Amino acid sequence: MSFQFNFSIEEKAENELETLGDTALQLESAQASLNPGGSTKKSKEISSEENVHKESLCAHEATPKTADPVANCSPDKSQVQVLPKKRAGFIVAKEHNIPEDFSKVLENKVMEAVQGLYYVNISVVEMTLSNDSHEEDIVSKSISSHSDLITGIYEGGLKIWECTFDLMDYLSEAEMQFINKTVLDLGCGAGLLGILALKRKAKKVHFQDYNHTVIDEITLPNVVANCTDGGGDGGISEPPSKKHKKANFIPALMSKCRFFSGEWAEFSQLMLNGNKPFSKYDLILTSETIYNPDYYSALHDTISELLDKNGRVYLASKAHYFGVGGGVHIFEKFIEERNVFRTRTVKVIDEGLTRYIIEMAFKIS
Ligand SMILES: C[S@@+](CC[C@H](N)C(=O)[O-])C[C@H]1O[C@@H](n2cnc3c(N)ncnc32)[C@H](O)[C@@H]1O
Repeated sequence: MSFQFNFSIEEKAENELETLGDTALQLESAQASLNPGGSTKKSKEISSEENVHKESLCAHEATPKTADPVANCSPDKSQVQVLPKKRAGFIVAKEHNIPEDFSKVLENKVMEAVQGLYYVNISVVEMTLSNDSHEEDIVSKSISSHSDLITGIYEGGLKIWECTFDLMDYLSEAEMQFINKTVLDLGCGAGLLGILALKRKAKKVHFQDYNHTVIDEITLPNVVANCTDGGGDGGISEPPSKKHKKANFIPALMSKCRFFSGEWAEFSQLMLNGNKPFSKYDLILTSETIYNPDYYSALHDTISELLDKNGRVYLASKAHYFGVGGGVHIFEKFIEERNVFRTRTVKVIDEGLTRYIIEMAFKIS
Protein backbone atom coordinates (compact mmCIF):
# COMPACT_ATOMS: atom_id res chain seq x y z
CA MET A 1 0.00 0.00 0.00
CA SER A 2 1.32 3.41 -0.79
CA PHE A 3 -0.16 6.86 -0.66
CA GLN A 4 1.13 10.31 -1.15
CA PHE A 5 0.72 13.83 0.09
CA ASN A 6 0.52 16.89 -2.16
CA PHE A 7 2.97 15.20 -4.39
CA SER A 8 3.82 17.41 -7.30
CA ILE A 9 7.35 16.85 -8.43
CA GLU A 10 8.72 15.80 -11.77
CA GLU A 11 7.00 13.40 -14.07
CA LYS A 12 10.01 11.16 -13.81
CA ALA A 13 9.33 10.75 -10.15
CA GLU A 14 5.72 9.86 -10.81
CA ASN A 15 6.75 7.27 -13.34
CA GLU A 16 9.15 5.73 -10.91
CA LEU A 17 6.51 5.66 -8.23
CA GLU A 18 4.16 3.71 -10.39
CA THR A 19 6.61 0.87 -10.26
CA LEU A 20 6.42 0.66 -6.50
CA GLY A 21 4.63 -2.42 -5.27
CA ASP A 22 2.01 -2.63 -2.55
CA THR A 23 3.30 -2.78 1.00
CA ALA A 24 6.68 -3.88 -0.21
CA LEU A 25 9.81 -2.17 0.87
CA GLN A 26 11.08 -0.48 -2.20
CA LEU A 27 14.41 0.71 -0.97
CA GLU A 28 17.48 0.26 -3.02
CA SER A 29 19.94 -2.59 -2.97
CA ALA A 30 21.22 -3.79 0.32
CA GLN A 31 24.76 -2.71 -0.34
CA ALA A 32 26.29 0.14 1.54
CA SER A 33 29.77 1.47 1.22
CA LEU A 34 31.71 3.97 3.16
CA ASN A 35 32.74 7.34 1.97
CA PRO A 36 35.10 7.06 -0.93
CA GLY A 37 37.79 9.38 0.19
CA GLY A 38 41.06 10.09 -1.45
CA SER A 39 40.53 9.94 -5.14
CA THR A 40 38.13 12.78 -5.75
CA LYS A 41 38.22 16.34 -4.61
CA LYS A 42 34.85 16.06 -2.93
CA SER A 43 35.77 13.02 -0.97
CA LYS A 44 39.03 14.60 0.10
CA GLU A 45 37.01 17.40 1.57
CA ILE A 46 34.91 14.90 3.42
CA SER A 47 37.84 12.86 4.65
CA SER A 48 39.50 15.75 6.30
CA GLU A 49 41.02 13.47 8.92
CA GLU A 50 43.97 11.19 8.56
CA ASN A 51 44.49 7.50 9.24
CA VAL A 52 42.86 6.61 6.00
CA HIS A 53 42.69 2.94 5.24
CA LYS A 54 41.15 0.84 2.53
CA GLU A 55 38.18 -1.29 3.42
CA SER A 56 34.67 -1.95 2.40
CA LEU A 57 31.44 -2.01 4.31
CA CYS A 58 28.57 -4.32 3.81
CA ALA A 59 25.52 -3.30 5.75
CA HIS A 60 22.04 -4.13 4.60
CA GLU A 61 19.39 -1.54 4.46
CA ALA A 62 15.76 -2.46 4.52
CA THR A 63 15.13 -5.19 2.08
CA PRO A 64 12.46 -7.81 1.85
CA LYS A 65 13.34 -10.51 4.32
CA THR A 66 14.00 -12.89 1.51
CA ALA A 67 17.07 -10.91 0.51
CA ASP A 68 20.18 -13.01 0.71
CA PRO A 69 22.57 -11.22 3.02
CA VAL A 70 25.49 -13.32 1.90
CA ALA A 71 24.93 -12.46 -1.71
CA ASN A 72 24.59 -8.86 -0.75
CA CYS A 73 27.81 -9.06 1.15
CA SER A 74 29.90 -10.69 -1.49
CA PRO A 75 33.18 -8.89 -1.95
CA ASP A 76 32.99 -6.46 -4.80
CA LYS A 77 35.97 -4.40 -5.87
CA SER A 78 33.72 -1.44 -6.53
CA GLN A 79 32.87 -1.50 -2.84
CA VAL A 80 36.48 -1.05 -1.78
CA GLN A 81 36.54 2.41 -0.43
CA VAL A 82 38.87 4.63 1.50
CA LEU A 83 37.54 4.95 4.98
CA PRO A 84 38.39 8.13 6.81
CA LYS A 85 39.13 7.46 10.45
CA LYS A 86 36.99 10.33 11.47
CA ARG A 87 35.08 10.39 14.71
CA ALA A 88 31.58 11.63 15.05
CA GLY A 89 31.39 14.58 17.34
CA PHE A 90 30.84 17.61 15.25
CA ILE A 91 27.10 17.64 15.40
CA VAL A 92 25.70 19.47 18.35
CA ALA A 93 22.52 17.99 19.79
CA LYS A 94 19.25 19.83 19.55
CA GLU A 95 15.59 19.16 20.13
CA HIS A 96 13.26 19.45 17.15
CA ASN A 97 9.98 21.24 17.66
CA ILE A 98 6.89 19.36 16.62
CA PRO A 99 5.02 21.53 14.10
CA GLU A 100 1.52 22.54 15.12
CA ASP A 101 0.12 21.69 11.73
CA PHE A 102 1.09 18.05 11.32
CA SER A 103 -0.04 17.95 7.71
CA LYS A 104 2.93 20.14 6.76
CA VAL A 105 5.24 17.37 7.91
CA LEU A 106 3.68 15.07 5.33
CA GLU A 107 3.78 17.44 2.40
CA ASN A 108 5.38 15.89 -0.68
CA LYS A 109 5.85 12.61 1.09
CA VAL A 110 4.94 9.26 -0.38
CA MET A 111 4.21 6.62 2.19
CA GLU A 112 4.74 2.88 2.05
CA ALA A 113 3.75 0.32 4.64
CA VAL A 114 5.59 -2.54 6.24
CA GLN A 115 4.70 -4.74 9.20
CA GLY A 116 1.69 -2.58 9.97
CA LEU A 117 3.61 0.69 10.01
CA TYR A 118 3.89 3.56 7.56
CA TYR A 119 7.21 4.97 6.48
CA VAL A 120 8.23 7.58 3.93
CA ASN A 121 9.53 6.43 0.60
CA ILE A 122 13.20 7.38 0.65
CA SER A 123 13.55 7.57 -3.13
CA VAL A 124 11.07 10.41 -3.16
CA VAL A 125 12.82 12.20 -0.32
CA GLU A 126 16.04 11.84 -2.28
CA MET A 127 14.42 13.30 -5.35
CA THR A 128 12.92 16.23 -3.49
CA LEU A 129 16.03 17.02 -1.48
CA SER A 130 18.92 16.15 -3.75
CA ASN A 131 18.74 19.38 -5.71
CA ASP A 132 18.22 21.60 -2.71
CA SER A 133 21.21 23.20 -1.17
CA HIS A 134 20.02 21.84 2.11
CA GLU A 135 21.94 22.86 5.18
CA GLU A 136 23.23 19.40 6.04
CA ASP A 137 23.15 18.20 2.46
CA ILE A 138 23.39 14.55 3.44
CA VAL A 139 21.11 13.37 0.67
CA SER A 140 23.27 14.62 -2.16
CA LYS A 141 26.46 13.67 -0.31
CA SER A 142 25.13 10.17 0.15
CA ILE A 143 24.06 9.92 -3.49
CA SER A 144 27.25 11.39 -4.92
CA SER A 145 29.47 9.16 -2.79
CA HIS A 146 27.26 6.08 -3.42
CA SER A 147 27.41 5.61 0.28
CA ASP A 148 24.98 4.93 3.08
CA LEU A 149 27.47 6.02 5.71
CA ILE A 150 29.83 8.96 5.63
CA THR A 151 31.66 8.88 8.92
CA GLY A 152 30.95 11.91 11.06
CA ILE A 153 28.69 13.43 8.42
CA TYR A 154 25.92 11.02 7.61
CA GLU A 155 25.37 7.93 9.74
CA GLY A 156 22.82 6.01 7.69
CA GLY A 157 19.49 7.14 9.11
CA LEU A 158 17.80 7.82 5.77
CA LYS A 159 17.42 4.10 5.14
CA ILE A 160 15.69 1.41 7.15
CA TRP A 161 18.28 -1.22 8.04
CA GLU A 162 17.29 -4.83 8.29
CA CYS A 163 18.02 -5.41 11.99
CA THR A 164 15.18 -3.00 12.71
CA PHE A 165 12.82 -5.72 11.51
CA ASP A 166 14.62 -8.34 13.58
CA LEU A 167 14.12 -6.24 16.68
CA MET A 168 10.48 -5.51 15.84
CA ASP A 169 9.90 -9.25 15.46
CA TYR A 170 11.66 -9.96 18.73
CA LEU A 171 9.67 -7.34 20.65
CA SER A 172 6.47 -8.92 19.36
CA GLU A 173 7.54 -12.50 20.05
CA ALA A 174 8.72 -11.59 23.53
CA GLU A 175 5.46 -9.70 24.15
CA MET A 176 7.49 -6.79 25.41
CA GLN A 177 5.43 -4.53 27.66
CA PHE A 178 5.57 -0.83 26.88
CA ILE A 179 2.70 0.45 29.00
CA ASN A 180 3.95 3.24 31.27
CA LYS A 181 7.48 2.85 29.98
CA THR A 182 9.70 5.69 28.83
CA VAL A 183 11.44 4.59 25.69
CA LEU A 184 14.35 5.86 23.63
CA ASP A 185 14.81 4.86 19.99
CA LEU A 186 18.56 5.49 19.86
CA GLY A 187 19.99 6.08 16.39
CA CYS A 188 16.40 5.90 15.23
CA GLY A 189 16.57 6.60 11.49
CA ALA A 190 13.02 5.87 10.33
CA GLY A 191 11.98 5.45 13.96
CA LEU A 192 9.96 2.27 13.47
CA LEU A 193 11.06 0.86 16.84
CA GLY A 194 9.90 3.96 18.68
CA ILE A 195 6.67 4.01 16.69
CA LEU A 196 6.03 0.41 17.70
CA ALA A 197 6.54 1.37 21.34
CA LEU A 198 4.24 4.36 20.91
CA LYS A 199 1.50 2.22 19.40
CA ARG A 200 1.88 -0.22 22.26
CA LYS A 201 1.09 2.52 24.72
CA ALA A 202 4.49 3.61 25.93
CA LYS A 203 4.27 6.59 28.26
CA LYS A 204 6.91 8.58 26.39
CA VAL A 205 8.99 7.90 23.33
CA HIS A 206 12.08 9.87 22.40
CA PHE A 207 13.70 9.59 18.99
CA GLN A 208 17.38 10.41 18.45
CA ASP A 209 19.30 10.47 15.19
CA TYR A 210 22.71 11.87 14.32
CA ASN A 211 21.38 13.94 11.40
CA HIS A 212 18.71 16.58 11.74
CA THR A 213 17.65 16.03 8.13
CA VAL A 214 16.75 12.46 9.07
CA ILE A 215 14.59 13.64 11.98
CA ASP A 216 12.81 16.30 9.89
CA GLU A 217 12.40 14.40 6.64
CA ILE A 218 12.05 10.80 7.79
CA THR A 219 11.42 10.25 11.51
CA LEU A 220 8.88 12.98 12.17
CA PRO A 221 6.82 12.22 9.05
CA ASN A 222 6.82 8.53 9.95
CA VAL A 223 5.64 9.20 13.47
CA VAL A 224 2.95 11.59 12.26
CA ALA A 225 1.78 9.12 9.60
CA ASN A 226 1.36 6.44 12.24
CA CYS A 227 -0.36 8.64 14.82
CA THR A 228 -3.90 8.85 13.56
CA ASP A 229 -7.15 7.97 15.26
CA GLY A 230 -7.32 4.29 15.97
CA GLY A 231 -3.57 4.10 15.75
CA GLY A 232 -3.29 1.57 18.54
CA ASP A 233 -1.72 -1.80 18.21
CA GLY A 234 -4.52 -3.20 16.12
CA GLY A 235 -2.59 -3.25 12.90
CA ILE A 236 -2.14 -0.50 10.39
CA SER A 237 -4.19 2.62 10.96
CA GLU A 238 -5.83 4.83 8.40
CA PRO A 239 -3.17 7.22 7.11
CA PRO A 240 -3.70 10.87 7.90
CA SER A 241 -4.78 13.15 5.13
CA LYS A 242 -4.63 16.86 4.76
CA LYS A 243 -8.33 17.39 5.32
CA HIS A 244 -8.10 15.50 8.60
CA LYS A 245 -5.25 17.57 9.84
CA LYS A 246 -6.74 18.89 13.06
CA ALA A 247 -9.88 16.81 13.58
CA ASN A 248 -8.53 13.34 13.16
CA PHE A 249 -5.08 13.49 14.61
CA ILE A 250 -4.48 12.51 18.14
CA PRO A 251 -2.13 15.17 19.41
CA ALA A 252 -2.03 13.12 22.59
CA LEU A 253 0.10 10.51 20.85
CA MET A 254 2.40 13.13 19.37
CA SER A 255 2.67 14.84 22.73
CA LYS A 256 4.26 11.68 24.09
CA CYS A 257 7.12 12.11 21.62
CA ARG A 258 10.27 14.19 21.54
CA PHE A 259 12.77 14.34 18.71
CA PHE A 260 16.50 14.97 18.90
CA SER A 261 19.42 15.11 16.53
CA GLY A 262 23.12 15.18 17.24
CA GLU A 263 26.04 13.11 18.34
CA TRP A 264 25.48 10.73 21.27
CA ALA A 265 27.67 12.43 23.89
CA GLU A 266 26.10 15.77 23.00
CA PHE A 267 22.65 14.23 23.17
CA SER A 268 23.15 12.87 26.67
CA GLN A 269 24.46 16.25 27.83
CA LEU A 270 21.38 17.91 26.39
CA MET A 271 19.10 15.49 28.20
CA LEU A 272 20.92 15.67 31.52
CA ASN A 273 21.64 19.39 31.56
CA GLY A 274 18.80 20.76 29.45
CA ASN A 275 16.07 22.91 30.88
CA LYS A 276 13.35 20.26 30.69
CA PRO A 277 12.97 17.62 33.39
CA PHE A 278 14.35 14.29 32.34
CA SER A 279 13.53 10.88 33.72
CA LYS A 280 15.79 8.06 32.70
CA TYR A 281 14.65 5.53 30.12
CA ASP A 282 13.08 2.20 31.03
CA LEU A 283 13.82 0.87 27.57
CA ILE A 284 16.42 1.82 24.99
CA LEU A 285 15.87 0.26 21.58
CA THR A 286 18.70 0.50 19.10
CA SER A 287 19.33 -1.15 15.75
CA GLU A 288 22.48 -1.21 13.61
CA THR A 289 24.34 1.29 15.74
CA ILE A 290 27.45 -0.70 16.64
CA TYR A 291 29.10 -0.83 13.23
CA ASN A 292 31.89 1.58 14.14
CA PRO A 293 34.12 0.78 17.17
CA ASP A 294 35.23 4.41 17.23
CA TYR A 295 31.76 5.25 18.56
CA TYR A 296 31.58 2.60 21.26
CA SER A 297 32.78 4.80 24.05
CA ALA A 298 30.21 7.52 23.34
CA LEU A 299 27.49 4.92 22.87
CA HIS A 300 28.36 3.13 26.09
CA ASP A 301 28.50 6.32 28.13
CA THR A 302 25.26 7.63 26.65
CA ILE A 303 23.45 4.44 27.54
CA SER A 304 24.91 4.35 31.03
CA GLU A 305 23.95 7.98 31.65
CA LEU A 306 20.43 7.78 30.28
CA LEU A 307 19.21 4.28 31.19
CA ASP A 308 17.23 3.84 34.39
CA LYS A 309 19.00 1.62 36.92
CA ASN A 310 16.42 -1.11 36.29
CA GLY A 311 16.16 -0.37 32.59
CA ARG A 312 16.92 -2.62 29.66
CA VAL A 313 18.55 -2.05 26.29
CA TYR A 314 17.56 -4.15 23.28
CA LEU A 315 20.19 -3.89 20.61
CA ALA A 316 19.98 -5.45 17.17
CA SER A 317 23.11 -5.92 15.11
CA LYS A 318 24.83 -7.96 12.49
CA ALA A 319 27.61 -10.22 13.65
CA HIS A 320 30.14 -8.13 11.80
CA TYR A 321 30.27 -4.99 9.69
CA PHE A 322 32.84 -5.50 7.01
CA GLY A 323 35.00 -2.51 6.43
CA VAL A 324 34.06 -0.58 9.52
CA GLY A 325 35.15 -3.32 11.87
CA GLY A 326 32.34 -3.27 14.41
CA GLY A 327 29.92 -6.03 15.27
CA VAL A 328 28.41 -7.98 18.09
CA HIS A 329 31.47 -9.78 19.43
CA ILE A 330 33.78 -6.81 19.49
CA PHE A 331 31.02 -4.72 21.08
CA GLU A 332 30.38 -7.33 23.78
CA LYS A 333 34.09 -7.46 24.51
CA PHE A 334 34.13 -3.69 24.87
CA ILE A 335 31.13 -3.83 27.24
CA GLU A 336 32.79 -6.54 29.28
CA GLU A 337 35.94 -4.47 29.68
CA ARG A 338 33.97 -1.45 30.87
CA ASN A 339 32.29 -3.68 33.45
CA VAL A 340 29.13 -1.59 33.78
CA PHE A 341 26.59 -3.71 31.89
CA ARG A 342 25.84 -7.38 31.57
CA THR A 343 24.76 -8.61 28.17
CA ARG A 344 22.65 -11.56 27.11
CA THR A 345 21.92 -12.82 23.62
CA VAL A 346 18.15 -13.18 23.39
CA LYS A 347 17.82 -14.09 19.72
CA VAL A 348 20.05 -15.24 16.91
CA ILE A 349 18.91 -14.84 13.32
CA ASP A 350 21.00 -17.26 11.40
CA GLU A 351 20.39 -16.29 7.80
CA GLY A 352 23.67 -15.91 5.93
CA LEU A 353 25.37 -13.15 7.86
CA THR A 354 24.23 -13.89 11.40
CA ARG A 355 22.30 -11.20 13.23
CA TYR A 356 21.71 -10.88 16.95
CA ILE A 357 19.41 -9.31 19.46
CA ILE A 358 21.28 -8.47 22.64
CA GLU A 359 19.78 -7.43 25.95
CA MET A 360 21.81 -5.14 28.20
CA ALA A 361 21.20 -4.23 31.82
CA PHE A 362 23.28 -2.63 34.56
CA LYS A 363 25.35 -5.18 36.46
CA ILE A 364 24.17 -3.82 39.76
CA SER A 365 20.44 -3.97 38.96
C1 LIG B 1 22.91 2.47 10.26
S1 LIG B 1 21.87 3.66 10.92
C2 LIG B 1 20.56 2.67 11.59
C3 LIG B 1 19.26 3.40 11.61
C4 LIG B 1 18.09 2.63 12.22
N1 LIG B 1 18.33 2.35 13.60
C5 LIG B 1 17.80 1.38 11.45
O1 LIG B 1 18.08 0.28 11.95
O2 LIG B 1 17.27 1.48 10.36
C6 LIG B 1 22.79 4.08 12.36
C7 LIG B 1 22.14 5.16 13.19
O3 LIG B 1 22.92 5.38 14.36
C8 LIG B 1 23.02 6.74 14.64
N2 LIG B 1 24.42 7.04 14.98
C9 LIG B 1 25.51 6.38 14.57
N3 LIG B 1 26.61 6.91 15.11
C10 LIG B 1 26.21 7.93 15.89
C11 LIG B 1 26.88 8.85 16.73
N4 LIG B 1 28.19 8.81 16.89
N5 LIG B 1 26.15 9.77 17.39
C12 LIG B 1 24.81 9.79 17.25
N6 LIG B 1 24.11 8.95 16.48
C13 LIG B 1 24.81 8.02 15.80
C14 LIG B 1 22.59 7.50 13.42
O4 LIG B 1 21.60 8.36 13.81
C15 LIG B 1 22.07 6.47 12.47
O5 LIG B 1 20.75 6.72 12.10
